[in-house]
Amino acid sequence: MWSEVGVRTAPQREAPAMDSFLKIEGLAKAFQPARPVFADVSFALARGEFVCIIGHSGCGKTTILNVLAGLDQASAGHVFMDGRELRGPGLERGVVFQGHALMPWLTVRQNIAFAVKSRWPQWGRAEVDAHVRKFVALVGLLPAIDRKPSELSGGMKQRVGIARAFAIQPKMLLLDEPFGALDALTRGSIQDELLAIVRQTQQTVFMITHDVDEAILLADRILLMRNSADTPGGYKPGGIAEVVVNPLPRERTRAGLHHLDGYYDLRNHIVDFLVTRALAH
Ligand SMILES: Nc1ncnc2c1ncn2[C@@H]1O[C@H](COP(=O)(O)OP(=O)(O)OP(=O)(O)O)[C@@H](O)[C@H]1O
Repeated sequence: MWSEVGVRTAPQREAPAMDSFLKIEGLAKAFQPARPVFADVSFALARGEFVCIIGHSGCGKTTILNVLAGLDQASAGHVFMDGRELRGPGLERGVVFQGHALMPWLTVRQNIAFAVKSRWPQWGRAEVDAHVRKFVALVGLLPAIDRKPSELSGGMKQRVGIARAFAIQPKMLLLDEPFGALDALTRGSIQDELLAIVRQTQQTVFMITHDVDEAILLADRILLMRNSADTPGGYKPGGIAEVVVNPLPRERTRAGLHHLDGYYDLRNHIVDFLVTRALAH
């Protein structure tokens, strides 16, 4: 069923897209027996698709992303990429966390070069360095390329993490609130850069955000996730409540977003979910 803003309103098990590059089936995670944080989570990403997931704190977004990254194991369910079941981490998936995760004893250049050398062990030094510089330039950090993480601001460290993830040109980018620590100006310009690279490279992206406008700008589809809850009928695990298809033109820009037909309907729909439905069952 579709509403007037192009929103699929019934809770659903997503039918896999035509070209299901990433397929998640019946995922559940329980840290305590009989009280899974979420259960029966199924969705698929097409190749080149940008999907954001939005939900309140604690609903399990990071846990899902960690499972997709191969850094955590689900209690039930399966994840397939390119038709193969994922087990453990791999260089075909690039991850950017909230807390940047850089090696503190290495400079910006060395942190990124380390990842690039792991990805292309046959590359010579000059080739690695040229590649590293390209991605450091992309996030505007060339002047800081030989600094260590302790000499960078939080936002700068986050940009290094983003450059590192892009530099290995993964088949799939997994982003956990990658812009959360950035000031509004930097955030805006990196969102633009991300969008440009993703469009250019047909990159497939799964991203967690708390920012509704960010999701509307970047995502082709937005997964709305509800929290687990104790109800009069018993414990209910969290899960994907709804999959919202972004009806706005793909060439949208940050500056023009608010003027597009359908923007406010879409925004109100998502905010309404967060306010009235995400925590209720
Ligand atoms: N290692 C763990 N042991 C026990 N409980 C955990 C563990 N990791 C996460 N949890 C719990 O699982 C739930 C989901 O956590 P998760 O970090 O995935 O949520 P989230 O939706 O990403 O939240 P946020 O938006 O605050 O980052 C939370 O209630 C959290 O307390």
